[in-house]
Order: sequence, then structure tokens, then C-alpha cells
Amino acid sequence: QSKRAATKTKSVLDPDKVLIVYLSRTNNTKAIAEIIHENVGGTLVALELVNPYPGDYKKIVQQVVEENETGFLPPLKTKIENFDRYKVVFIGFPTWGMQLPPPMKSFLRQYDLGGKTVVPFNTNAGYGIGSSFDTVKELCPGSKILEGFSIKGGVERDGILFVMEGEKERQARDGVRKWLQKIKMKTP
Ligand SMILES: Cc1cc2nc3c(=O)[nH]c(=O)nc-3n(C[C@H](O)[C@H](O)[C@H](O)COP(=O)(O)O)c2cc1C
Repeated sequence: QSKRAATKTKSVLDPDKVLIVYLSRTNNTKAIAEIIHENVGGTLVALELVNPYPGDYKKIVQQVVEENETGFLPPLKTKIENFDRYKVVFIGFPTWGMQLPPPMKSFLRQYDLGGKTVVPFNTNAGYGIGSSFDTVKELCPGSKILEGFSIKGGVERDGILFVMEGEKERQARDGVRKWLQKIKMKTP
């Protein structure tokens, strides 16, 4: 009985080799990152910027449009120690302007993920992942990229910020668990 229970929650991964990096403004992607972390363990890291984005929604939307147009890569305050030791890197981000957010582009440009397994996950306002997962593939040519996970999060435009609580959180927990099993990052 106890052995079965132990197997049930067992990750197939060596937690020392797992990194979970995420970008999150209103904490929805952070909640998914934490659920992944509960399931597979590893090191959980939030991406922080040297120059944080404006709090005002219209201003950040405009800034991201400009950064996407110019290809600007915002410098990261976050530094990841011993990056070489990680074999599996989960990367989480919201959809911004139907694209991969510039800070995650910075991360993928700055760190060499060649030879590693990369696993994307995402929250969005209901319009989906846009081109974000494709951009991850482009920026990680030497990586093995597994099927990603995406779920509807907040709708900041309409004043809906954090939603990962109550029934929604249970749904997310269920969805993440099934996905991790499907991609064989967790035993059934
Ligand atoms: C600058 C900006 C741009 C966004 N663009 C989109 C978009 O193109 N499509 C979409 O579905 N949601 C978009 N959203 C909504 C977020 O993807 C959604 O609220 C997400 O759950 C936020 O994740 P977070 O709580 O981890 O920050 C945008 C939000 C921001 C702040």
C-alpha cells in the first residue's frame, strides 16, 4: 500500500537535474510553475528584469509591442548558478502580444540549452499560445523540445488578474499532472 502511494507521486526525473524557469506578472504562470515543481521537484526560478516593466497595463502592452518590433532583449537580473548541471529545463511564460515575451527570449539567448530537454508551459487570456512555442523551437535548435502545456489564465485587459485558485486551481493541477504523465516526466 505505502509502496504504491510512493510510486504514484514519484517523478521519473532526478530533481538535481531539473530547472523550472518562469516569467509571471500576475502570478498565473507562477502557479503553474509551482504545480510542476510539486510534481517533479528541482530548482524553481522566477525571471526578473534589471528594469521592471511598468505596472500600467496599456504601458506594458505598448512597450512589448516596441520590443517585439525592434527585437530588443531586456537584460535579466536573474542569474542561474551552475546552469550546466540541469538536463531538463521547464520554461514558463504568459502569451504577450501573441508571442513569446521578450524576457524569455533574453533567457533563451543568454543560456545555452543545447543538449538539454526543454519543456514549455504557458498561460494566456484565452487567445492561446500564438507563436510562442514555435519561437522556443527556433531559439533552442540543439535541444529536445517536448510537448508543451497551456491553460487559460488571467485577462488583465478586463481587470482579471490572478485566477489559479479554487476550482480553477484544481483543474490546473489535474491538467498538469496528466500532461506530465503523457510526456513521461512523471509515472502514472
Ligand atoms: C503585455 C501583455 C500582453 C498580453 N498579450 C496577450 C495575448 O496576446 N494573448 C492572450 O491570450 N493573452 C495576453 N495577455 C494576457 C496574459 O497572457 C494572461 O493574463 C496570463 O495568464 C498572464 O500570466 P501571468 O499571471 O503569469 O503574468 C497579455 C498580457 C500582458 C501583460
